[in-house]
Amino acid sequence: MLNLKAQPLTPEAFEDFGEVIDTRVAKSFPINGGRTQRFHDLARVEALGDGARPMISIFVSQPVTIPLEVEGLERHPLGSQAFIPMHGERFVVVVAPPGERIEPESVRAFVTDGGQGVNYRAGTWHAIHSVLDQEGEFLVVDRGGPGNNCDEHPLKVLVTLD
Ligand SMILES: NC(=O)N[C@@H](O)C(=O)O
Ligand code: NI
Repeated sequence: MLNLKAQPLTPEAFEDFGEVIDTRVAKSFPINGGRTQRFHDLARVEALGDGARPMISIFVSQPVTIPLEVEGLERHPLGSQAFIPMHGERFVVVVAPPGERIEPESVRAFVTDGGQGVNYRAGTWHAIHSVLDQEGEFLVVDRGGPGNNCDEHPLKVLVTLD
């Protein structure tokens, strides 16, 4: 069993796994005559393989308890997957770099601050969506289309918070 204390999520710490989606640290420019600020191109949506397309879903998730017992990680080899909180919800992120095997020393745990979303790069191993505190509603952008897009890898991780 891996024991990990979740670290605060930062773009730098997450760069091997994908992007952090956060208007507070993103470049932006005015559009619509100045009525709108566009935070542009915050993450790359990947939808790979014949017949693939990006799709938008909404996840309403019940909160997890801490310490969080993770039984395994999963990956989506054919596409990215983004989770964006719709009401400032915090969530736990457990990730490992893409690859056929998961090296235990490469596994990382993060906790978001409510103002952050994540986009997992295609193939990034991750724990399933784990919202904290209360029921959460998340905008999810990932890949639709034929073929298997979810591989699972058993891995026991116990995640604590500060
Ligand atoms: N299965 C599903 O759509 N969600 C998972 O991929 C997840 O990362 O929560
Ligand atoms: Ni997933």
